[in-house]
Amino acid sequence: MLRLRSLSGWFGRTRGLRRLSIFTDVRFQDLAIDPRLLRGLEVALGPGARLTSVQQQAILRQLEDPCQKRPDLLLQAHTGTGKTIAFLLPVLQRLLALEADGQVQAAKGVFALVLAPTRELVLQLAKVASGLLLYSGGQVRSSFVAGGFSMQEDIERLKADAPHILFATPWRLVHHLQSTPHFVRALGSIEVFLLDEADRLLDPVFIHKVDYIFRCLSSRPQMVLCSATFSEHIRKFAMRSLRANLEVISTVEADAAKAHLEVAQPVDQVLVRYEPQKFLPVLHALLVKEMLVNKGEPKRVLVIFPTVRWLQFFYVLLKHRANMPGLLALHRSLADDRRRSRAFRFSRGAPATMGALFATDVAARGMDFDVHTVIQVGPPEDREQYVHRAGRTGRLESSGRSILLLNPLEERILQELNGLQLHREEAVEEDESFSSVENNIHGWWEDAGLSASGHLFFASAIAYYLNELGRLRVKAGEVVQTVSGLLQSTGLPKEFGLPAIPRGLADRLRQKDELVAVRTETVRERWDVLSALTPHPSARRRAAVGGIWWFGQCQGKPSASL
Ligand SMILES: Nc1ncnc2c1ncn2[C@@H]1O[C@H](COP(=O)(O)OP(=O)(O)OP(=O)(O)O)[C@@H](O)[C@H]1O
Repeated sequence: MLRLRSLSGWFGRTRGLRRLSIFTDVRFQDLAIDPRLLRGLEVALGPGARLTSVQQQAILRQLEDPCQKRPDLLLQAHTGTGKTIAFLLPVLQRLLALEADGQVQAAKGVFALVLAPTRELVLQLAKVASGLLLYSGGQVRSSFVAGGFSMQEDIERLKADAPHILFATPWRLVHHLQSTPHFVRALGSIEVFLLDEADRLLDPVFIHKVDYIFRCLSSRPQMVLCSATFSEHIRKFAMRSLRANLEVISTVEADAAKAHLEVAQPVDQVLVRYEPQKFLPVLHALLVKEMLVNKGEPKRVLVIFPTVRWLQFFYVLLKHRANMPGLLALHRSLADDRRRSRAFRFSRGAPATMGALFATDVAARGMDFDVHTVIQVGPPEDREQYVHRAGRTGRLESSGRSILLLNPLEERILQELNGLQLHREEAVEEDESFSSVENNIHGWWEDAGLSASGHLFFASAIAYYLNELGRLRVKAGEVVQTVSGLLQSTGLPKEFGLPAIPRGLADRLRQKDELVAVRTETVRERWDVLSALTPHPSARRRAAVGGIWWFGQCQGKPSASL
């Protein structure tokens, strides 16, 4: 009873899904847009394409505005509703207008700078821009700098492209600003500074880099902040830091303070609970079911894992031992070219085949995937992360499913995520084909490579839960029990015991104030797992953004720049 009461708050009261059209009646050809840009739009979106509501509000507003000093802009709309074109088109239109007046010259440097948090997103944005500029005759150009290419490759690309609009990840751009001669000068003429996934770029992981870049600009540009989510904290920070005449364009209803309403409307959001010992059968059953929904028509699935090691272990088991077809992995440890090609294989426009992409959060934001179902393994870090992960499906009014997969340990975290309400809970039956999977993967622990991968998964999952101890409010012993269950879901016999955990991790467990020793037998050695009774406050993303010099006044360039 207690359990039911605590869970009931997770399910939205809405019965059925609201389906409101995101499209307006306005067509791109009705706008005063450069014909070259219109042709690019026609190729990208098809002839006679209508604007989505965020595009109508953002594009019309900016096309109408004749003044040179444009106000800062905060743009918020649901995932998959066309924000990219909403913020790119006005910039490209301005550039083409300047070009028509003979004012755009390569020597003047970059006119617009667009930052995005991941290299995949930077490449995706750069591709959209070059598609729209297809008929500009090379007069207005775009380029990018991002990880995955050498610094020298970046420099050569920039020399060849001489871009007016530059897409970049903050880390790589700062690297160039600090080490590539004349790079700061190339950014001297920036008039528009755009942050895609702005709330992510303003969180503690990126804000120092963004701040550094901002201080390298010689004059204050127009700032455009764009995202599907702006937490109250980030919104207040942006309001304080942007110009007083800031314009806010938001198509997210005021009552959508609840995360499930911030996800695109056609997404069916469900919760699946599992016991750790059933993790693999449940994951397998979900994959089989979700890849074959709609009368056997093949569909694509995105599975988001909490850690790379977790992902890799189950990926190798299912793909290479169980020979499950169509699986691909995408994470930061992949070789650069593979990382690029895998993101592309699941993107919109790529040939449709059945399959599942096992990814970490590198795929959670901004990526324009063509997937029907998103499975989130474990709880999101916050409501915003939930919205972005779920938003990889249900794009542009297409239907989709978002499944949150939780074990009992993780359920407690959800209670912290106020307003995260899902449509319903679903039970998952083991798929009958799992017995053959079980046969195929049996004995994986005797394979040296897989055994090493299993060890790494075990340690990484413990470390992951350990970081969340404050939110979980459990003893470290329960963490070890849960992770052992996950491992045993692969058929690992109990008599084999558990892998040893690395010394550093064991030390972290021991560092807790009150310790209880739990003795466990392992394959290779005996080891002690120490469970802590003291909650560990997880402060990572809650760290205050304040105290950063930012966006206010420009007080010269940082000394580290050239
Ligand atoms: N007016 C339109 N008509 C048809 N298709 C469109 C239109 N605008 C955008 N699209 C397509 O919709 C898809 C989603 O657009 P986009 O990636 O810009 O969404 P988004 O709002 O930025 O999502 P996210 O918040 O996840 O980043 C893309 O494939 C894009 O080409």
